[in-house]
Amino acid sequence: MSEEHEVLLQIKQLKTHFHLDEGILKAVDGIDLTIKKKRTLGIVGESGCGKSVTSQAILRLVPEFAKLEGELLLHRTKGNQKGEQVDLAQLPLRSKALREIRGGEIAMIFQEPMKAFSPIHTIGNQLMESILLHQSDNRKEARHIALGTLRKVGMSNPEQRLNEYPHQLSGGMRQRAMIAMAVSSNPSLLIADEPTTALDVTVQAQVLDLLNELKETVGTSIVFITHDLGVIAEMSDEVAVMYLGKVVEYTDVDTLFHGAQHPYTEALLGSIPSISRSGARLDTIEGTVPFPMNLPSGCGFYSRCKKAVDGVCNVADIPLVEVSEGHYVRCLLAGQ
Ligand SMILES: Nc1ncnc2c1ncn2[C@@H]1O[C@H](COP(=O)(O)OP(=O)(O)OP(=O)(O)O)[C@@H](O)[C@H]1O
Repeated sequence: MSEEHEVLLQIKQLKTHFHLDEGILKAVDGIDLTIKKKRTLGIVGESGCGKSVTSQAILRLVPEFAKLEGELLLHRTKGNQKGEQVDLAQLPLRSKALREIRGGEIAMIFQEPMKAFSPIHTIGNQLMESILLHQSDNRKEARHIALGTLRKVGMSNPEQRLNEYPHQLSGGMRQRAMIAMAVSSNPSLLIADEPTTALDVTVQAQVLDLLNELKETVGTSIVFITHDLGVIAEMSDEVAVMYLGKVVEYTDVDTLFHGAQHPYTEALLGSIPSISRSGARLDTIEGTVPFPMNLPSGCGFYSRCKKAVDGVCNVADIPLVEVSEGHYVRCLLAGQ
């Protein structure tokens, strides 16, 4: 395996179940994913399928009442622990190791940048605080790194931005400031959860370009979470399609767009507007994702699947099967 395709994070049988009064809500229900160095893994699926809980589970940010199981094997790339492997799922929640990894080796950006900032401190102070925590103990050097990072993310007037408060920035600039904060520690993994959904199309394209550029120049791996297959096409090397807390199809981006085999993926692809098909009918997926609690046995997509066969698909849980090298599908009718 070449260095750039080495494994950075191996997710094995990850589960996150919320034990509620009404029953067990299986938000993430046994997923296996491999995040490779300098690659982008896209995670796609409709609202409620478990994308965000997956990303929160990686950083152990799910509420304490949630039951987390499985392995999150991180190959450490920094500091004294470089080269070692740690299971994030086993780290105590308040451990120093977990604190170092969060925001240091693994950083996160999300849809609403205001959540990442305190409204009462300047962008510069917040950026420097993060740099002082993870990278340097010299304030002058931290300021220098902060400025360099703002330049790297394409922030206009970076000197001036250091002294501004989050509410003084436009949506796009705030998103850049959050990315600057996330990448200021040179993380080996950046988790981006719908980071461009709230932005207008032009700014969205700029932010996506920026993330792709950071992947190339800094060598960061990215987990990109979105419900938008157009964004997946632009960003991903590998793609996992999630449905009801499970991965239903997992493959490289070309195979996903040209050789998808799961009826759910096919339905998602059928719902993308395309210029070449303009005028053609856009298929939407009928029905909604069932609530992930007290589900019947069998395929989770059964109730909405056009190909479903009674007595076949609704009998037992369906395994994820490798249908060709590196292409995994959770459907008994795959390929038919
Ligand atoms: N703190 C929580 N307590 C109870 N249930 C939760 C909690 N967080 C998420 N869930 C449930 O877990 C399931 C998966 O949610 P998740 O946010 O991961 O979906 P998603 O695919 O990211 O959707 P969206 O695109 O809308 O963010 C949903 O049914 C959601 O209601």
